[in-house]
Amino acid sequence: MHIVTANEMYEIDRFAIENAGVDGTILMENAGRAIAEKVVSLVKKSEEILVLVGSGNNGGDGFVIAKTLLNQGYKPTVLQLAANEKIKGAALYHKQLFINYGGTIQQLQASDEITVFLNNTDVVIDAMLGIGITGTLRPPFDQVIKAVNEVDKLTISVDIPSGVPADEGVLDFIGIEADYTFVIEEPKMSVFLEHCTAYYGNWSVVKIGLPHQAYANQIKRNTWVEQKVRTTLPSRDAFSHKGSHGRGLIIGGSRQMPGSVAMTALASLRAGSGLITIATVKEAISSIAQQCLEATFLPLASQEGVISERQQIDISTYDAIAIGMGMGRKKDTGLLTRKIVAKAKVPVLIDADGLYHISEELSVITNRKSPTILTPHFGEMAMLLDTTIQNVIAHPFSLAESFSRKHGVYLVLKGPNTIVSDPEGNQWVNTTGNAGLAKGGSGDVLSGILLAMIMQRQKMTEALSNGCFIHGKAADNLVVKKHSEQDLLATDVIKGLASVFRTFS
Ligand SMILES: NC(=O)C1=CN([C@@H]2O[C@H](COP(=O)(O)OP(=O)(O)OC[C@H]3O[C@@H](n4cnc5c(N)ncnc54)[C@H](OP(=O)(O)O)[C@@H]3O)[C@@H](O)[C@H]2O)[C@@H](O)CC1
Ligand SMILES: Nc1ncnc2c1ncn2[C@@H]1O[C@H](COP(=O)(O)OP(=O)(O)O)[C@@H](O)[C@H]1O
Ligand SMILES: [K+]
Repeated sequence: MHIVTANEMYEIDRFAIENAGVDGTILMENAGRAIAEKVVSLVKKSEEILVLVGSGNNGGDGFVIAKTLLNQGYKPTVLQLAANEKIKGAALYHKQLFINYGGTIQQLQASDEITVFLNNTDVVIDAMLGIGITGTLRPPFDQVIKAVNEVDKLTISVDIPSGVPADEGVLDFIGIEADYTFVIEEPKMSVFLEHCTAYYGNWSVVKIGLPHQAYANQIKRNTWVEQKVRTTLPSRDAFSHKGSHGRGLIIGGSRQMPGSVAMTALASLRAGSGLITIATVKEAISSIAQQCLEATFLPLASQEGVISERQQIDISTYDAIAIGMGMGRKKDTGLLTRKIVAKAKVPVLIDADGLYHISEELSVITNRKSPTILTPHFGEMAMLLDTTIQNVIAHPFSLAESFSRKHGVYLVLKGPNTIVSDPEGNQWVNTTGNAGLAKGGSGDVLSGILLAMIMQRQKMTEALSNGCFIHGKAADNLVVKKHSEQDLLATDVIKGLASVFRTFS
């Protein structure tokens, strides 16, 4: 699936109508019918349905839904929230059809009347506002949306929960808290914005027959779904040896934080790495070795329990490096980190404290010739950009895209909807994972999986997207069967990788 902004959606629509000759009223018919079919699967004929329609094409979809339901023996009440003269074009055409089919339309005279309508219904179909919303909500939409949210009725939104912006950048809004949203043609950006996702409830896409050529190559944002993993994840060659699957080096850990590199190493081995070496402070090795028998070690000199600057590390024999987890933020460790990142001629993944050290001198990554992968969560992204977390929450797509382009790096912006960006500005949003991953160590496990993926035969962007998918899928499988979102630990996710890889082999 592509992920679109409102403008991109309008552009696709324009192409369909002007270049492909599709009639706008047909697109509206297709949208309304497809959503009506979904409504039929959720609502019984005996239930009262209230269709709230606005003045634009979202309202037009509402008239088609009402007409289709009426035709199938439902008795929808249509409540128009705008003046008659506001309804034009395709929406007016479908309003008239609904009337011709025997439907009646009521008009909201005063905002507080909405409570009476809501009290008399079981289901609300929200066709008030779609991607055409601009500025703050005007009456009566503000009061109506609040009233709908206050009552406990099954609420089904058309395209977007009314009031929720389609795009990035708006943090403050009043929006319908939908139970279901049927998104027309392609998910809008806000489906994946963490301050908007919850408003959508259970969302899915309905196709309305727009010509694929209108946008196949133009939209640079996509979702990463199971089908993509199936077609891109390399299988293990029967004649391979450990060297074929990559020698990975993990640099990090400290006396206080030995667990992180252990988890990264274990996850990387479970995700298919051929050989893993952990470079960490001497004093942490014995505890890590007990947890990770398959790894080898490169003991590093330490100072006050953290990796010190004064040492040479031979990084020449590895296929990829992951650096940063559990290494702490001491200045000396930072100096060494930047030296290694600058020197390495293989892909380098930088995570956690490594991101802090890199943020002190971003030219180190910009100047690299081999691929660089950064895996910040939103707080670390704000640090890299020297901005606020609120700003990252408001603009994750555009900030990630411009950072990747500017520094020529691959970026894995971690969160409930992790975004992978490449240096050309292409983006993929992961579709797996749950709140059980919101726990210390989850990021270390992801880094290990990504390190393994980078060393297998796949494109870098596919390696990263597959890694994020597999990490989230392991957590999803675990909360269905063995665990809950509360008790899930990062180490459980490492063990859970088996269930995911088995389904893809
Ligand atoms: N994608 C596709 O191909 C297809 C898309 N389709 C559908 O079209 C939808 C987009 O339709 P759209 O462009 O008419 O905009 P829409 O969301 O109905 O809102 C516009 C109205 O809202 C009003 N309004 C605006 N801001 C407001 C505010 N703050 N507070 C209050 N009111 C506000 C504004 O009123 P005005 O400013 O004129 O007073 C205007 O009349 C899309 O989401 C999908 O459902 C399908 O029909 C089939 C094909
Ligand atoms: N609510 C959530 N839903 C889905 N995935 C999540 C959620 N919270 C965190 N994650 C995932 O868990 C990982 C957390 O990484 P990070 O914040 O670096 O953790 P840590 O530093 O504690 O290891 C990321 O892959 C992120 O995408
Ligand atoms: K809507």
